[in-house]
Amino acid sequence: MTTPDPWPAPRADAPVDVTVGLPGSKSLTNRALVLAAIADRPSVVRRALRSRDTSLMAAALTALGSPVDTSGDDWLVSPGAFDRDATVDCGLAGTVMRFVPPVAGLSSGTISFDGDPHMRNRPVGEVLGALRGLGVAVSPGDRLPFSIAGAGHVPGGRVVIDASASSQFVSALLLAGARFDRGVDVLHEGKPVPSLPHIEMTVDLLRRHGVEVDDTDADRWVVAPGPVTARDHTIEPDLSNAGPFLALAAVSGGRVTVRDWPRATTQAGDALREILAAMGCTVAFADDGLTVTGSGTIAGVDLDLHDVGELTPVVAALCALADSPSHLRGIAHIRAHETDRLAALATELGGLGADVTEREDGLSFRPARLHGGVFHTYSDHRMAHAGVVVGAAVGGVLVENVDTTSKTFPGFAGVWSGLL
Ligand SMILES: O=C(O)C1=C[C@@H](OP(=O)(O)O)[C@@H](O)[C@H](O)C1
Ligand SMILES: C=C(OP(=O)(O)O)C(=O)O
Repeated sequence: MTTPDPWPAPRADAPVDVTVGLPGSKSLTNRALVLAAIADRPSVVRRALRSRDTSLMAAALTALGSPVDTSGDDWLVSPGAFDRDATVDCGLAGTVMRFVPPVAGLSSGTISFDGDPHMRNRPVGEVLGALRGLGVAVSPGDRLPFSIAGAGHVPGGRVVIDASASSQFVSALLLAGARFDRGVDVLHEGKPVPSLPHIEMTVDLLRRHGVEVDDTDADRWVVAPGPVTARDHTIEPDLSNAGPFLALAAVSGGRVTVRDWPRATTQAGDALREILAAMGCTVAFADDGLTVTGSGTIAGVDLDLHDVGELTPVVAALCALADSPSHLRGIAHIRAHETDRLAALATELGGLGADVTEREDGLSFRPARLHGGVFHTYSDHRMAHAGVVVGAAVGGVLVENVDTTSKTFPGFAGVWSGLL
C-alpha cells in the first residue's frame, strides 16, 4: 500500500490506551551481524530488525564473503573468506559506513563504498585515518566515496582518534579489532565522545563473544587479539524507536505500553524512562513491558542529551508542546546525523508555530500554541517521528516523506495510525 505524501498525521482526539510491540534494535542488530560475520563459526541473529539500515548491513557482509540469510525472522550468518572485490552501499546508515571499513581491511579484495547523496557529508575521516595508521590501504580523502584495498589482514595496534563527532568511530574500530594481528588500542583525544552508551553496547557484545576488552581508563579502549567466538543473539525491541509511541501517552494524556522492554539493557533509548518522568509522565514496568501514562500536560525540561542524542527529535517535539520552557543541550554532534537535526528541528517545529531557538549545541523552547502545516523530514526517520508526535497533538500536520522511517521501522505510518 502506498502512503500519501505528504501524509496527514492522525490526531489523538482522546487519551489513548494501547499496547504496542516494536521491531528489533538497529544498533544491536547491526553489531550482532558484524560480530557474527567475523566469528569462528555460523550463528543466528533472532528477531533481527528488518529495515533499510540492517538490510544494507546484511548485504555488505554478504558482499564481503560472509553470507547473511535474511529469508526468515531469524537471520543465519555464515562467516566466510573475505577474498573478493565488493561494493558496499551505505545508504544513510552510519553503522554501515563506519562499522564495515575495518572489516573490509581484513579482506583480500578491493572494497568500494558509497551511499545516499547526504551520506557524502557525514563524517567518517577519523575511521579512515585510523585504519591507515593501523596498516590498511585506504583511498585518499575523508568522505564517501572511498575504497579499501585489503591485504587479507590488518596489523593493528595503537591509534589516536578524535571521536567527538561520533561514538561510532570508536565502536567501528573495536568491533573488528580482535581480528587485527595486534588487536587495537584506541585512544580518544578531543572534546567529549557523544553517545557513550553505544560504546558500552559494543564493549558488552564483544565480551559476550569472548573478546577481551580493557576499558578501565576513560577515553581508551584496548581490544586483545584473538578469535571472535560465535554466539546466537535475540535482539531486544528498539527502545529509541519507542520514543514516538511513549510520547503519544504524554501528548494524549493516555497510556502506552511498549511490550518486552528489557529490565537491563545497554540501549540509549532506556533513558526515555527518566526523560518522560521528568516531563510529568508516570513511568512503570508492567508484566508485559513498560507503561507510560501521561498527565494531560507536558512539563518543560532542562536536559543534557549528549549521551542519548538520537532521542532529541522526539524530545524536542514534546518540548515544543510543553507548558513551561525547555533547554536541550550537549548535542552539537547531531548536526552530523541523518540531517543537521538542530537546524531541521528549529525550522520545522518553528514552522508549526513553536517558539524555538537554535543554539550551537542545542535547542531552547518557550511555550507556544502550535498549528498545522507541512513538516519536512529531510530523509531523517527521527524527524518523521517528531512530526507525527506534534501531529497527534495538533490538527492538520502533514508529514512529508513519512516513509523515510523505513530506515529503522518499515510500516511505521500504518502502525502509528492503527493506534489512533
Ligand atoms: O553505534 C550506534 O549504533 C549508534 C551510535 C550513535 O551515533 P553517534 O555517536 O554518531 O551519535 C547513535 O546516535 C546512532 O543512532 C546509533
Ligand atoms: C544517528 C542515527 O543513525 P546512524 O546509525 O545512521 O548514525 C539515528 O538513527 O538516529
